[in-house]
Amino acid sequence: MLIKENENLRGRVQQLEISLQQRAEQLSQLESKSEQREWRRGEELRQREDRVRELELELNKERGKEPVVKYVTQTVEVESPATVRQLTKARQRNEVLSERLSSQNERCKQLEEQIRKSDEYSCNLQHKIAAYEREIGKLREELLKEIGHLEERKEEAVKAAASCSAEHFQNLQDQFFTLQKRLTALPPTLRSMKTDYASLRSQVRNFSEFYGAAINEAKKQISAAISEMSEANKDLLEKYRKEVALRRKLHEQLVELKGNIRVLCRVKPVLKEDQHEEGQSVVVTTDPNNESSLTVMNKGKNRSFELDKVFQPHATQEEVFQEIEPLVTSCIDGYHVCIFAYGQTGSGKTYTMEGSVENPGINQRALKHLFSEIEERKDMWSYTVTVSSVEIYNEVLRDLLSKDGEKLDIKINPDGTGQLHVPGLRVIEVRSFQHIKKILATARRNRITFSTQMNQHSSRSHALLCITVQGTDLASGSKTTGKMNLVDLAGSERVWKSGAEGERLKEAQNINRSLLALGDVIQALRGRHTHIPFRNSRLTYLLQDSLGKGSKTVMVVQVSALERNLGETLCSLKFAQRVCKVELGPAARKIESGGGLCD
Ligand SMILES: Nc1ncnc2c1ncn2[C@@H]1O[C@H](COP(=O)(O)OP(=O)(O)OP(=O)(O)O)[C@@H](O)[C@H]1O
Repeated sequence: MLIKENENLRGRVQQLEISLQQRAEQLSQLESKSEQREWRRGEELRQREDRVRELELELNKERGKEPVVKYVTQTVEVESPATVRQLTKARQRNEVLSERLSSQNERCKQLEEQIRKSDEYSCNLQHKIAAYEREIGKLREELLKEIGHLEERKEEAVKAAASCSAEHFQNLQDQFFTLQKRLTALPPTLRSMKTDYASLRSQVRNFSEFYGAAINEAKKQISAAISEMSEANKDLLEKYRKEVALRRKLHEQLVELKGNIRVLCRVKPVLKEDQHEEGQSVVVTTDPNNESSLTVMNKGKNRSFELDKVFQPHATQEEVFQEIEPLVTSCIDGYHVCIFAYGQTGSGKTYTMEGSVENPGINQRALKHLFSEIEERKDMWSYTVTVSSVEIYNEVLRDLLSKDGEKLDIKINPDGTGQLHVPGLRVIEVRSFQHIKKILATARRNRITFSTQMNQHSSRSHALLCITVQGTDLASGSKTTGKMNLVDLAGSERVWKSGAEGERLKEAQNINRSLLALGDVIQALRGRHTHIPFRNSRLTYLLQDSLGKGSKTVMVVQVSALERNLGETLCSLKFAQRVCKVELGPAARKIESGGGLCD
């Protein structure tokens, strides 16, 4: 710090010296200027004095010219006018000269005044120079004092630094000595550590030599045991899978024999848009090794549901259709078939039945399969396929293949067959799969149009696609009539949950009336009642010949895996389990062999 201060002071002294030098230079410049001025003034004064002298001389000369004029004057007075004129001229000239003399005198006075002023000015300058010199002298003294002062402080600082560094040096020396002492003590410890390390290393080497072989042997044994175990596991898993498949097949046969309604369950995958709301934890789990069960976690307890088939959330549209395909074939063979999707709003019913343009659902895949089967059988059978499509909303039936959306009614066919028919319903004969694609698109479009006209009701209406396949055996002439109802039901929410009032309540009650009626029909079928209440709703009435005795029915129950839908999921699964138990009796083929209809 002292050194720094010293440096600062030195800097200041240097600055002062520089400013002193500058001042001295300024002073010398001033001095030389004033000398020049003085010299110029002396010069001017000299010139003027010379001029004054010249003028005085001239004046004296003029004065010295003389009596001739006087004489001439007298002569002129006496003798001639020419002389008088000359005299007047001389007088005039005399006056001019006297004027010039007085002006020269005036000029002389002025010059004398100027000389006096310049003397004063130079005197002032000399005073100023003296004052500057005094100031410089003072500054010089101050500077010398400051320098002396600084020198003193510098010496003091140097002394202090020297004493301090001596102390520091002493400390360092002490530390050095102690370190030296400790260093001399270190080698023995290091030596002992080295010996310890060497002995440990040799122990480790011996250890791996001694026990390496044993460890290798143990490893081999363990890996052999593991591979044996995994082989055994694989065997067991394979056996288990076979067992499950066999059990399923037997179950299916039993279902076929009893005519049970098959219940499939599809768990909707958790989509990105579902993740923004609350209650997004997953409460439904499926078992990849057991395709007929799923577990629901409710209030910390797991509840299992046994169904005919459970699809994993990632199951594809094709995988779902694979389960339905045999029913489509049955329809061509002359059976009455019904496939319906059940579940709460947004659980994926429309996705499963209709699908999207790029990834179609059961409806389109079923019709594609139907036409490819018909193509394969064309040498032995000829078929006529007709379709109709209706929507039931608020217990009102509308034709989805007709633009005007006229209300329709269900009646008993007056032909005496006891069959139902809907007067005014558009029934289209389909010639190819491409044709049916257009028809499906029309139905979808009309459903959207009706929905927009009537307050977005599509998720609160039931949509039915009815396909009739009439076949004629080219050899025997016998005829079959198969029917297939593909139903996308309205959302199965409970009325109280929807919080509906007025029109909405009526609507919700009507949806529920249809679904309740469906439940009652199922209950009655399950209990083998003699009276099945098909007529309690438009839906059950229409499905009468596909849900009744001897029909093949599949229900796809759609569930959401999310916690917020737990209540609805449990309700749907309970309903599905009840449906599982319904026995429609062995399926019956509707075939007409010349004489009449036989089952
Ligand atoms: N398995 C699935 N994979 C991918 N997306 C699905 C799946 N199931 C449903 N979705 C999507 O979830 C949304 C709701 O499905 P969908 O409209 O089929 O439900 P819904 O049960 O018919 O509803 P609503 O009763 O209101 O008609 C749709 O965007 C649909 O594409």
